[in-house]
Amino acid sequence: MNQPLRMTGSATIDGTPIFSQLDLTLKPHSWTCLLGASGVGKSTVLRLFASLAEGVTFDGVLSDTGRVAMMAQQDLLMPWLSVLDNVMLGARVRGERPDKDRACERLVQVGLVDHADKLPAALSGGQRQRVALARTLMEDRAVVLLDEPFSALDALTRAQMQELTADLLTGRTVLLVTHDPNEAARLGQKILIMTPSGLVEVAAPFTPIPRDIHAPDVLRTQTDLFDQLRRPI
Ligand SMILES: Nc1ncnc2c1ncn2[C@@H]1O[C@H](COP(=O)(O)OP(=O)(O)OP(=O)(O)O)[C@@H](O)[C@H]1O
Repeated sequence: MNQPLRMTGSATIDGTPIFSQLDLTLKPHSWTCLLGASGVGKSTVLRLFASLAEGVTFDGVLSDTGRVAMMAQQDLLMPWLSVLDNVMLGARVRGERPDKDRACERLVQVGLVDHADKLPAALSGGQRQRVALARTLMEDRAVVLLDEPFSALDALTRAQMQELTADLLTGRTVLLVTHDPNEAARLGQKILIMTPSGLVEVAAPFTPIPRDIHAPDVLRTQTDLFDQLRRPI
């Protein structure tokens, strides 16, 4: 996937406008962060890219992303399946033979291979999100869509997950929806705020990701984002 992914157009649900005249381009092999007020349509954008926007009518041009990997705020683990079986869930759902060795490699990457046989209920919230990340990596897709994946985590675990995810998704085209200006400043190579009248770009630092939480360029971008988000629409 070396072409930029583009979404230009308008979306409605049951005739109600969700967004109009949106023009969004995702640079390949790069992280785009999308922020904006609750209800402005960020998750709808993600779902449209994932072809999972049932009930949404889209009028415009939308790049074909192929099959994408997606990770959400809730870990969406199946409580009756072991950690390992959860990582292999995608293959099972598609009726393919799961690759156990590769699933174990993914669990090694997220530091959970010793927990492979446990049920999700026996893990902490941060560990469950790491299983969700292993499942996302198992899909091995060029395009990865992340919908507030770390928002339920404590600050320290969130920072660790940001670093691990940036590391493990190097080279992918990533769209991250987040409400956290610091997260966007640490991870964004392009940072956009979605408003009812379109997208506003906020300059992202040029340094490689994941950036240090306290780096001056991160703190500057975080402040810019706060100011922009607080500006009346
Ligand atoms: N199934 C649905 N039926 C009707 N309206 C919906 C449906 N799903 C979403 N909406 C509406 O679409 C709008 C955009 O929702 P979306 O979840 O994309 O917003 P968001 O920016 O991701 O919000 P948040 O930051 O709170 O997650 C909201 O006004 C929401 O109420």
